[in-house]
Amino acid sequence: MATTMGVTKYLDSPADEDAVIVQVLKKQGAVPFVKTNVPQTLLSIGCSNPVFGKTLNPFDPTRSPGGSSGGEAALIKGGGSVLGFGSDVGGSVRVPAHFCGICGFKPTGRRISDRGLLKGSPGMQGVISSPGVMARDVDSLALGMKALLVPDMFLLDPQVVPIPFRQETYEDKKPMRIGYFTSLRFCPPTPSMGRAVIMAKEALKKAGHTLVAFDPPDEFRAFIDLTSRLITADNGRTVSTMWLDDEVIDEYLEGQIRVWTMPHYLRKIQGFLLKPFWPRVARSFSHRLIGSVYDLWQRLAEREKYVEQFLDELKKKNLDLLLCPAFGAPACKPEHAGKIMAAAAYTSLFNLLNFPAGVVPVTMVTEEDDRMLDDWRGYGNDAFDKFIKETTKGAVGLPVAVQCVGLPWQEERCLRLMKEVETLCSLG
Ligand SMILES: CCCCCC/C=C\CCCCCCCC(=O)NCCO
Repeated sequence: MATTMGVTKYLDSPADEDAVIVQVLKKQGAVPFVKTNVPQTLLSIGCSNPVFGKTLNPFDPTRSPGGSSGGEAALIKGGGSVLGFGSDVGGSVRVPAHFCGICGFKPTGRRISDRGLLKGSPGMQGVISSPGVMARDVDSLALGMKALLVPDMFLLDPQVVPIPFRQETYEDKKPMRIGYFTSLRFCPPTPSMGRAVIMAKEALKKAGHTLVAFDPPDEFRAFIDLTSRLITADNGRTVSTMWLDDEVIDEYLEGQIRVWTMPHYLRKIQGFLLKPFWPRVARSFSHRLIGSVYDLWQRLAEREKYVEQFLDELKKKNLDLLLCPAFGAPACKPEHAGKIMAAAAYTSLFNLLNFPAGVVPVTMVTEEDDRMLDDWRGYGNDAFDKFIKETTKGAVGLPVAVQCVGLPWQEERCLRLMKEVETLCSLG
């Protein structure tokens, strides 16, 4: 069956052979039986395209299942599949898992093979994509990882780091030292999202773990100067030529593509006009585009420094695990997916850093969360905040996850924290 990414030009071109992860799983008896829906190009947190249409959230059909792997998350939540796979370069496994109330995990890039998988932005540097796993519980995620981390995969794709699954680390019972934050200044989360972290933090503390407040360094540098610039370094040319050339663009993707492909001078004008009223939005739009190879190398070098700075901050506090919000809000309406991208700062941060990260559902949006939203101003009640507020109003009953994060190559330790959170706070 062809992988289309929701564009017609790939409808009749199935791959000649299975991707490495599919080959490895089939050899162990797995039966891949369905491909699920994604947004056109994959570079979205929504899930609709003009070929297969729009996937709906299993909790509320007026809302999105998230994206890009939204079809998979909705299917798993509905009991239609036990294990699913997606790729994640900004949250595509974790965001839909959070929106649909299941578990999702993105390993360090190159722990799992991506050979044979189609990528939304092939060649993109600095914000690291990785295939990830989705399931209804953490043990199933661990089982999926264990099934992949075998000699077969290391042989089929010698580019992955050949570390088998370390079961003893996953099952370790020693108390953990865990850093936590409830909010990013760049995009403060809606009330339920911060409350979920406090809930998980208190439960972990009660269970004997040590919780330490942690402040991610230099957020604006991470999200605007690095993530945003690196993701749009080609000024949207890959998506517009490789995917959207001669295609009907999905109605929910149009606005996002317009911003990604906007010429630099228009961005500057927009930024100048918006600055007095909405400085964050202005800065997000008007950042300088990457204009040369020299410029790209400078940004990549700056990213390396940022990773080192982040690691140093963790080291100062003797931390190798983090607990934080899964996203800036619960499941959004499909029409808001391209407008609340700032809320993906919580997930994209760990693609920039290339740390393993996963989400676990711990609570649901309450009437009280919904009332508190009335006074919520986010960063400063700017356009991003208004869309987040509008889309979150009335979200009572929707699932809310927290995110657990580990150091590079420490997938098993990260999964262990996820398992502990699931055991202590599970929604059942
Ligand atoms: C508006 C400024 C926001 C800056 C902060 C967040 C920056 C970028 C987030 C980008 C998220 C893009 C969606 C990626 C979805 C994904 O992971 N796709 C997988 C492709 O393989």
